[in-house]
Amino acid sequence: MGLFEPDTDIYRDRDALREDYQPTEIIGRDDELNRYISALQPVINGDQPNNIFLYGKAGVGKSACTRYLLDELKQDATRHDVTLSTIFTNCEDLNTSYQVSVELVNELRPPDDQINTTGYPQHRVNEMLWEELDSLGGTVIIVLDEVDHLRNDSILYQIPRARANGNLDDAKVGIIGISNDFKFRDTLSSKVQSSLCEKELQFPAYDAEELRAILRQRADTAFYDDVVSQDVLALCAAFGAQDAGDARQSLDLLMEAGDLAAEENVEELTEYHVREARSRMEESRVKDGIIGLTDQGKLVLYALLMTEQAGKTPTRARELQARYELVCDRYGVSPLVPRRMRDHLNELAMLGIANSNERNEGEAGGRYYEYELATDRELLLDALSDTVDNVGDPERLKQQFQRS
Ligand SMILES: Nc1ncnc2c1ncn2[C@@H]1O[C@H](COP(=O)(O)OP(=O)(O)OP(=O)(O)O)[C@@H](O)[C@H]1O
Repeated sequence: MGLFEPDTDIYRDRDALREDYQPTEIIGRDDELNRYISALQPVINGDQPNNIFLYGKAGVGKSACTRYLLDELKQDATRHDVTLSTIFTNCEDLNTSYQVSVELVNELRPPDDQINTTGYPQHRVNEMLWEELDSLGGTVIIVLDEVDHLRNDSILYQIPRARANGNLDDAKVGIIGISNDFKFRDTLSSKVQSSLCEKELQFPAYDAEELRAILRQRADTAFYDDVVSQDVLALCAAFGAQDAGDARQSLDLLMEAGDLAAEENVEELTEYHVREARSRMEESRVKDGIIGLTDQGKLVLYALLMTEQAGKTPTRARELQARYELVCDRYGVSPLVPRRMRDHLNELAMLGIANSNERNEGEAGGRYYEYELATDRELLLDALSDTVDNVGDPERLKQQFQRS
């Protein structure tokens, strides 16, 4: 027997739990799909497509629904003799309009006719883009996923206005911009807002019932019959709804629980596997978050840990500042000014390591934020000790924490 042997006692098709698996049916998004279908309707009538801005938190089905509807639209377009092409581009690594134009030109060109990613003036790359789009002709829908990564947004009004500006004769182009940062909309110039956000669609977070239905659909494909009970799915869904209503996170939890059950060679997933998987995932999320922090971020976290240990949380940033300065002093590091220290606190909140809650004490007290840890203290301390190298000896750090 080899070191590796196929073991498929519980999984029929584990890949069905991966995020890149495209479900054949979308669950619990009827209202959103109906609004999306209306926004895409002009395509099937042969008219200029709407530009659509789609937003909602991570894992709420924005990409899955977009891919699903564009597949359906393509099939219906063929039936109605509408020429439709779609381009799906992720802007995660594209920061400028220039990079987006180059990426689109290369998407549209054959592999042996690609252009360099640098060296052209913007207007030349745009001309190439109009040429490619016009030679494709018909209706073209360009999906820009994670569009909030763009720091320079001119392409977001140049494409929608290309026909009106006489740059395109044959192609009718529409953009679908997808973002999980709604504030991004307010950072756009008013020109871009009015062209890109012609139709706006918001996707809310999933509740536990919707997550359970999504998990059931995937579990039926991923696992053999009777491996995953309704109770196990309900627990995964409850955790998912409690966290962020994110379907991806819930699917990851189910896969981790499935892997644990597979490791144990058991034939059924239990609630124990789900709870154990959750704590493993939480541990690695915290570790990854801490590894990515700067030294100052670690010192701010350390100050918050000490404040929590002293029973003084939730705390305001200005109350934390004194303890943070003491920590800096201990490690011979210059403290940041309060505003910068607060930025680090907010980063901890963004990573889910801390909670920040808005308080409003009316006219007299005004509006302010209070912070507390969102993660188990021991777990944080271990992760901090493992990763803190520049702010001192981990053992010393632990001892100091326990003394304080
Ligand atoms: N309504 C749904 N029905 C079936 N599967 C879904 C549904 N919503 C989300 N999923 C699945 O959950 C996972 C995450 O969804 P998706 O990638 O569409 O989220 P997103 O909102 O685009 O997130 P992000 O902004 O992080 O890219 C995918 O595997 C997707 O297939």
